[in-house]
Amino acid sequence: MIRLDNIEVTFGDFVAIPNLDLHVKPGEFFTLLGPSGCGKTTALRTLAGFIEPSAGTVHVDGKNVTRLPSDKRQVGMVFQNYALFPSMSVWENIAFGLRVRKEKSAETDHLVRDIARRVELSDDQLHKNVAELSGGQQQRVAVARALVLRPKILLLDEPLSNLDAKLRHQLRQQLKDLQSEFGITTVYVTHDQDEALAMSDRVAVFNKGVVEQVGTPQSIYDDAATEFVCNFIGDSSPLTPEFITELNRLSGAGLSTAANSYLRVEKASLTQPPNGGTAVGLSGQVVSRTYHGLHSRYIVRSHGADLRLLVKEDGVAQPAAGSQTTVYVQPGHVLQYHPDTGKALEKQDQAVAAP
Ligand SMILES: Nc1ncnc2c1ncn2[C@@H]1O[C@H](COP(=O)(O)OP(=O)(O)OP(=O)(O)O)[C@@H](O)[C@H]1O
Repeated sequence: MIRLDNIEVTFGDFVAIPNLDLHVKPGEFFTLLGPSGCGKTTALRTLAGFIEPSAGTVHVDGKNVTRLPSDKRQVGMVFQNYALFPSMSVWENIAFGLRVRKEKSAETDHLVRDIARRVELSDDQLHKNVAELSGGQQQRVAVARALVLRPKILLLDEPLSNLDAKLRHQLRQQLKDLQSEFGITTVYVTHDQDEALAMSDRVAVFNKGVVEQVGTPQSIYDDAATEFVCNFIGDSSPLTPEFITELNRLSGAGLSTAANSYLRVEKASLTQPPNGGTAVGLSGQVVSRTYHGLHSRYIVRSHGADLRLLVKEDGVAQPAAGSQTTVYVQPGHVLQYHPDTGKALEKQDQAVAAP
């Protein structure tokens, strides 16, 4: 459906994107995720036709659109600041593109009302000035304005980032429902990993203009391909060579002691995990415990590593700060990366591929 091949984007001497390949499937909700300044918006704007790449091609539906202006690409775009016309009514904002297309006025009114209903804007709101609406309502207008033109592709650039956390969660689901209802291929930009994991079919993790990994939310979480992805997604603790040596000694595993190693917070526990056949217990001392209601966060020092743990509060007495404890870990949960390349060591190669 969408193919970016060998895309290079430069601003003067600065290379924002050195060489980007991205393939998005029809109907997919595809997210570009990464920290501020890593090139997500630049990639999206290149796809939309607002930026001309210095090299490479953009294909939509098999057609080369690299030199086609934005308005000929059949893409709808929603911006972070919504970019609505502040002096126009909601109806006029949504109808704008249809009027430019010289759609008949009865048809325009029908289409505007239909899309407004689907994004849950009331008839009353249609006649309000956009400036009178809340942030969440303005965001719905921006989405309606893009969808009313029935684009082939919907591009969303951090559309929820100006909203408060509760509304963001609510609109996240509504956007996702709308996307499946329309079956529209969607490319979404965010720096919020939670949003990316919750909404996407697949995610591309960006770092300095380069895609480090493309995969389903679960695959990038469980099998982060690079150290950057491991650190950017989820919450994990670095392990020390002493910790790995002890883990190998107790379990017979052959983990590399020279690799950079990490453990996700939820993969260590203070009780022997049920069915955790390969889990072994390492001695440690509780450095701190913070109570969060449903769970507590711990830091446990074990063999030179400060392990962060997320432990469910289930009414069983938990060890207090300063006490000795045992921390249970399965060697298979340890994520290992080459110290020079940052690439993941293959699990089966960990014993032999020790750098
Ligand atoms: N028009 C421009 N002129 C010069 N440099 C630019 C321009 N647009 C973007 N850049 C630079 O390109 C890099 C990528 O910017 P981009 O906006 O794509 O990042 P981003 O990942 O979307 O970040 P954010 O989440 O902060 O918007 C940044 O270093 C930015 O300063």
